[in-house]
Amino acid sequence: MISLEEARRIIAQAVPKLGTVAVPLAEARGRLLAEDVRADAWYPSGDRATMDGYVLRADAEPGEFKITGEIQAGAVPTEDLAAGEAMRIFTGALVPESGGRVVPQEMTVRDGEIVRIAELPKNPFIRLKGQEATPGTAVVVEGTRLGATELAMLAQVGEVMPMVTRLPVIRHVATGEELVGPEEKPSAGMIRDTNSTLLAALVAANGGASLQSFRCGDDPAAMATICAEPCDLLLISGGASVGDYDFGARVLRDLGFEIHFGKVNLRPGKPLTFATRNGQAAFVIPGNPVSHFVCFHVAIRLALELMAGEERPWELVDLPLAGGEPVKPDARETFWPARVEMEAGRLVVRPQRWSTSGDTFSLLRTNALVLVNQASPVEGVAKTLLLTAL
Ligand SMILES: Nc1nc2c(c(=O)[nH]1)N[C@H]1C(S)=C(S)[C@@H](COP(=O)(O)OP(=O)(O)OC[C@H]3O[C@@H](n4cnc5c(N)ncnc54)[C@H](O)[C@@H]3O)O[C@H]1N2
Ligand code: MOO
Repeated sequence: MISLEEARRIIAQAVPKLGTVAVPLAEARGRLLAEDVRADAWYPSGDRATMDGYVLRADAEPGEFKITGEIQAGAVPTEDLAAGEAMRIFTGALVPESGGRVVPQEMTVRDGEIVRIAELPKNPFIRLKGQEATPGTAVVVEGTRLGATELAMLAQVGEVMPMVTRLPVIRHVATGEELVGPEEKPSAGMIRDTNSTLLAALVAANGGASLQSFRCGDDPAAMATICAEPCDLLLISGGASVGDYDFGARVLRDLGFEIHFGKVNLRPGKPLTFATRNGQAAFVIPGNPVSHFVCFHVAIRLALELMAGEERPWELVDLPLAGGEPVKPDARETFWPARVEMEAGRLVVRPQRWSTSGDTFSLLRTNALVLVNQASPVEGVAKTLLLTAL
């Protein structure tokens, strides 16, 4: 049995990298940028007013000014300002070369073609040419996950087909004679397949890939047929343990996969198995849904991130424990379902009621996992893995 740390190290070394592809901006959300995107121009492209008001020369003193024109956003000023002159200007409009400050209209009194300004504000109310970026500046760098703000920046610099990491092709097979579809009524001894829905949602929320889902009984031949098809990541649910019908690792080995580990000092999720074969990665995930949830967040998510070229820190933060259910340490390193919430202006964590790794009910409202190990009992403060996307 290896430690989770060792398991993560092995995954990091063995996981294959995905290639890249150019996609329209509308399809790029949640993907990893595969190149530096650079400013195509000066931002702003010229000195621009940040207020509606009047533009004056930089050396203007308070007094009366003759209004000689108007500059609307989008227009290019052609006239210069002489001493004692002002132009009406609007937010976002280019300031004429001879203009040095904008006075917001609330600080002025207009009288026909004259504007009176009793006091000049300290702030010149101008965004200077290039103050945000100059041509060639890398504005979004390779490896950034594209959220709303990054996509807006790509739009601003005109990058409408960014190079991003290709989405992985993921095949998932839920195994077990006891499984029926969620739409079916299970007869005695049978249960509904919850893992397929759980995994599909976790994968979609962590990088945007979708699963090709399959289900089969405890039948190695049927399993092998599903697993033999090409994909980047193969996920097998159930059949990870030592029972007579646990065929996951055997099927992978027969298909030519190299098994890197099959037992991790982890609760829940001990029989988690990881294997690779020519640019493909595979996990056999212990069948219980809580094991699935934990294995996804501590191991499979890492593989997805690294396949896409992302190196996220392993984010365990110390959070104050605010009651919640008692946590029970175990010989295995345990990740206990928990909920992080705001309380009196600070983040606190509460372990959830959790009985067994089949207890899917403990996962409701879970947005964090608390690390419980025998070496350092959880008292006052809990080492917490924040689950950013659910
Ligand atoms: N003798 C031993 N028995 C077990 C050990 C062990 O070390 N020695 N380990 C236990 C641990 S820990 C786990 S975790 C499980 C893992 O079992 P498998 O991966 O072989 O999974 P199954 O036996 O197929 O299923 C376990 C459990 O989960 C339910 N299940 C399976 N698939 C689904 C699904 N798609 N949706 C919902 N629930 C599912 C299944 O019915 C079982 O109840 O092994 C222990 N045994
Ligand atoms: O490792 Mo198992 O997931 O504890 O029940």
